[in-house]
Amino acid sequence: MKHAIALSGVTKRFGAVEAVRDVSFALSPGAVALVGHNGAGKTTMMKMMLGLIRPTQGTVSVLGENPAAGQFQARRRLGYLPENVSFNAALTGRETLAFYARLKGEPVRQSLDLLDKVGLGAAASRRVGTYSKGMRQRLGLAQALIGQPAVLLLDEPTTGLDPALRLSFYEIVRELAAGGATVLLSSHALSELEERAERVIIMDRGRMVADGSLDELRRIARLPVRLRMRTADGQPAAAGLGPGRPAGDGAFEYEVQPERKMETLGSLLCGGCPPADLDVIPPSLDELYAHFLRERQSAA
Ligand SMILES: Nc1ncnc2c1ncn2[C@@H]1O[C@H](COP(=O)(O)OP(=O)(O)OP(=O)(O)O)[C@@H](O)[C@H]1O
Repeated sequence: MKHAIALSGVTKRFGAVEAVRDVSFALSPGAVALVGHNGAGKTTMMKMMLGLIRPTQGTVSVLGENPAAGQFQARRRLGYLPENVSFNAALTGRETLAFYARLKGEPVRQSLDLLDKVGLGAAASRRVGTYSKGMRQRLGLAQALIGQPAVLLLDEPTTGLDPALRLSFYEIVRELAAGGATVLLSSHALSELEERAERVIIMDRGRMVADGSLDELRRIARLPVRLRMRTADGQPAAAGLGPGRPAGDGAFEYEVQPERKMETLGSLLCGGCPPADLDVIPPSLDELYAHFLRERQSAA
């Protein structure tokens, strides 16, 4: 199957700045997170996928076409939510969306349904100048969804959204990905991406330092698993687990190497004094991210 997006040996320089260095990956339908510090090259990669800028070296392909070529037909099947959305403050939400639908050559009436989808139905007749930041962000998302795009590029999409809106945003992403769209979302909000992105690409100063599902990244990183336990007598337990760290509420936390997890759990649960409560906490995306960045820095 042809990949929806493919980058091969892509480098992008702006004068002396190497914003992206020799990056290669291919994306199929599903939700993929692109994470990295400020200036890691995330927006630059999206702009190359959109054909707004050309790679200095390497090739970019989107829906089988070169976005930088003059005749980029796939453009119409692409949705983009830029990092900083800005709209004409004098237009209403409805007028704004109708404007973008016409630009894209899509039926206006169908596109207006998207205002309900992002929860802006009741505010459709209000001028965008009166919208809150979260409402403008949702209007941006509705704009990106016009024409049921096969590829969606969302740059920091949840900035400015409150927790409830973030949830509904990820629900929309899940639906789109399940419907066969390829959704690439860049974000700094690692904890909210956990279990939501099927794949994570970690960038550091223009280079790709990790690429895989959360489970794959955990396997590669081999970071310890945390066992948070409470014993019946409230004492730190379990011989062979080390001293443990108080974790609040009478619980203690122990770190265990992933390959020893099952054996340790077995002896804890089947031993003479099983814990009263036990949580197994795998390394978070935050921890994996810090690990891969550290590894790259020590290799540099
Ligand atoms: N048009 C440009 N001219 C010069 N340098 C640029 C240009 N666009 C981006 N850069 C530089 O390229 C690097 C990568 O920038 P980019 O915006 O892609 O990072 P990012 O990962 O999206 O960062 P953020 O999380 O802050 O949005 C930065 O050092 C940036 O200053």
